[in-house]
Amino acid sequence: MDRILEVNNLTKSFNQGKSFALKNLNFHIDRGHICAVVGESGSGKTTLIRLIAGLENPDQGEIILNNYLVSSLKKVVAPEKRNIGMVFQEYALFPHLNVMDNIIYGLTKSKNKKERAQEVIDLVGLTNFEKRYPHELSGGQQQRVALARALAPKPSLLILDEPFSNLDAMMRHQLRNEVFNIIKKTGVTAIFVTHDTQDALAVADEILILQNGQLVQKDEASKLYNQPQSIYVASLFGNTVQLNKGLKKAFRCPLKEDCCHAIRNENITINASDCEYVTEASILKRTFLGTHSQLLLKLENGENLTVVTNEAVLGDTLKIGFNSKDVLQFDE
Ligand SMILES: Nc1ncnc2c1ncn2[C@@H]1O[C@H](COP(=O)(O)OP(=O)(O)OP(=O)(O)O)[C@@H](O)[C@H]1O
Repeated sequence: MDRILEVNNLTKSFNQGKSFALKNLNFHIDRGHICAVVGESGSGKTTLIRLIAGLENPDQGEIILNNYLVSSLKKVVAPEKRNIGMVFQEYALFPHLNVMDNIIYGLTKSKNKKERAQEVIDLVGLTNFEKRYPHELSGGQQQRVALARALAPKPSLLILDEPFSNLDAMMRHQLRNEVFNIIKKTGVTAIFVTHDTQDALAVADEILILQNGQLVQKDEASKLYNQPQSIYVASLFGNTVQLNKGLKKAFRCPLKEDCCHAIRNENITINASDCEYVTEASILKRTFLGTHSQLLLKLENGENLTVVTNEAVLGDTLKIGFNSKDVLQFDE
């Protein structure tokens, strides 16, 4: 498959090399793929996309876009010459231009600007909104204009930086699905930064995980979720309990001491009787969370454990357990 983006040995530091934002990154994205970039705050997500966009220059390494070297120590192609479309969290529309003119503005080279602008307006479902100004649109509609503007010049790569974080939960999921359906329809290759790992699991062909400026795993969503390579990766995708010595003892599970083991909260069964590993627990505290409750438990051997459950829990004691097939194992 042909590669749209190739990143080799990419390194970036700030403060005269004192703090590393990215260390020796290597990865590629195939044509037509959607890649999500996920990682805790400060892991280097923004720095990575700023380097790809050409808004920062690397200390080391190279970026190849559509088989063309755009960034290295010797060569730097200006951001506007990289043929990249950008969609930001805060839409970045011109307030004094209507929808049509906001989109035409980005079409510097095109001959049939109006026709192309109309094409992308129709594509994002904003037909008849051409004459509206940004302040006359909802947040979701503004984000669709931003997407249309980014797609209009037919970019080689689309970068989306936290595109839905300004929207409320209901709107987010609806717009997320709409936006990524449009992206898939156009076949454009996309890389997007998100804090919401559900977004990444739902729409990305592959997910790239950053930790302290290093790439720690890049895989398709289901592999990443089912076979995380570290507790850090597992924890990004949901509540995960590390099975320390005390917990292993409480559940009487014969897991090797020299490996790190963990269990996802959703694989811990409340009121368990037929699990392989079971222990009695008393409830120290219940916190009501709407659809779920959080329980702080004291296990038989005195260990504390916090679990989240949507099951009705009656009484002050219960049996909890899990099965060996659900245990995650890491070498760290
Ligand atoms: N211009 C800068 N000057 C100095 N340090 C910077 C600069 N930009 C980023 N950094 C540092 O580089 C590291 C990576 O930052 P970056 O913004 O890329 O992380 P991030 O994963 O996008 O974080 P967040 O999710 O909070 O936006 C951080 O330690 C940050 O403090």
